[in-house]
Amino acid sequence: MKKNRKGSGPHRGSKPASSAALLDLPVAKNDEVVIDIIGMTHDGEGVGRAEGYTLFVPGALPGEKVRVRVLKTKKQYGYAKLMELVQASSDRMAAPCPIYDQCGGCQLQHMSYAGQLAWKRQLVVDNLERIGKLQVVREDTSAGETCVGDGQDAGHSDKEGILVRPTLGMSEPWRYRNKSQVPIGVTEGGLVGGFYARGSHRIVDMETCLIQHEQNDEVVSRVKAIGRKLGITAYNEETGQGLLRHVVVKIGFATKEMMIVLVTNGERIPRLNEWISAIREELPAVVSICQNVNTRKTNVIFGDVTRVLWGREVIHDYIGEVKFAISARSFYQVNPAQTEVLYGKTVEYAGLTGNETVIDAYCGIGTISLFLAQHAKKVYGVEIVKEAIEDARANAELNGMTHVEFEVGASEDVIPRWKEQGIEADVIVVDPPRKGCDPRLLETILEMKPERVVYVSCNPSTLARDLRVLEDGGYRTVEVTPVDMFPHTVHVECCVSLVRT
Ligand SMILES: C[S@@+](CC[C@H](N)C(=O)[O-])C[C@H]1O[C@@H](n2cnc3c(N)ncnc32)[C@H](O)[C@@H]1O
Repeated sequence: MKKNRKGSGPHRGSKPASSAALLDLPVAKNDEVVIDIIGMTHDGEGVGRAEGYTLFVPGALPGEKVRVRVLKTKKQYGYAKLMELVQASSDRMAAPCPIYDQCGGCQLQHMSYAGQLAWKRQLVVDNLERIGKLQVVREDTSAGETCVGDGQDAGHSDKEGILVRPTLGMSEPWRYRNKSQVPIGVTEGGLVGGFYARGSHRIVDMETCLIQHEQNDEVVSRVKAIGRKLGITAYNEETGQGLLRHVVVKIGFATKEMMIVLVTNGERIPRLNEWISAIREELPAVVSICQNVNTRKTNVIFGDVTRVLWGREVIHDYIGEVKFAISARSFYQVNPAQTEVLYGKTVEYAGLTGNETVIDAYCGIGTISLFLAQHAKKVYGVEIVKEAIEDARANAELNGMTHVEFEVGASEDVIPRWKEQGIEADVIVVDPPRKGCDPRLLETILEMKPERVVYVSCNPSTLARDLRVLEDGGYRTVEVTPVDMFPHTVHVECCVSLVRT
């Protein structure tokens, strides 16, 4: 390690000793050192060591040798800025997005896609081992089966332990999002809309986002232009004045139907008919124009009142064969292509033959429930948000599925009640929020003893914690498949198969 520290030892001249010196750390603020990057945090920051002292280095990749400047030191670790790539990783690439450094929406564009997929798999393995104290099958014992191009260990093994599959990625990992939510602001040039500059609430104008569907970009751009022409004011967070807060655009990938939601700080939209005529004339794919009123001083995008200004109340989309109605406020997965991959895995792990009763806990608008219902005798879904259950019921009807029942409530309250009513499940699927499953739900699963549990997770650390509980209660984690729902970001989704032992 090369250092160019000024001064040494805890006391430097007559100046008061720095906190680093007092703590006897090997580096101090503004020191420049050359370090090896040995890992990456779940936030995508490189991790290196200076004489055993951990430094987090945003932008640095595992395997790289970098010169960094120390920005901040704490007792156990510090933060440093990447100054120079002494030796770059073979996974390093130039981020394709011109605003990547300013935006913060993506964190991994400087890493090859194959590298991202391999890192996401390793992140899952690390969590299973460290937090879940679970044994992961390490070596490939099959006859040379590998996942072409991504360097991930893909093989089968007869050994005891969990098989963690290679991350299922996209063949074209760009332009995958079906929903764009753009904050609107104002500069000297007029109305702008794009993203909040990293670490601030300053809105920077943006013409294109490489992970958005191209038509979403075009619609946002035209709506901003129409707004400028009509003299629409932009909302100002500090003063609470101005009308337009956000433009939200949704597209059904399968149907190409589009919806625009204008989120406004007040009911009245001046020159409304001109707005609608201009949108209809310039953007024929738009079948629904809605207004959502949000007059609160908050970061939350939507307010309580939504109304249709023109056209339909919903757009439609398909995931596989299942049709969904999407309203201005309804939650819908943002990457429909990978959603189909994730749900396909869920159905595979559920091992359905058509005779099973399935419970789908944390069911949202019933997307997984309806997917499973194509292969099951009966599906029960439970979700805490009332509006989501209304959507779920409407979607079941839309698809003519009469063997699916939904209930509003907390999974940890409703499922024990179902158990007392005599409902038995062959398979229980859980897809909880980031904090994982409620302990009472895990307890109920252990009491209900379904043959199989499928755990869909957006957070590998709470997943590992919950798998430990299920393992201790008589289940065996057989296989984990990470699915890349959000390429170029640090998020990783997993589908996990468990069987009763
Ligand atoms: C990760 S989402 C899964 C949604 C759905 N399965 C899907 O694929 O679209 C988690 C869902 O759990 C719901 N939720 C949060 N806490 C809950 C609880 N205690 N009981 C039931 N649902 C809950 C949230 O409202 C959210 O819809």
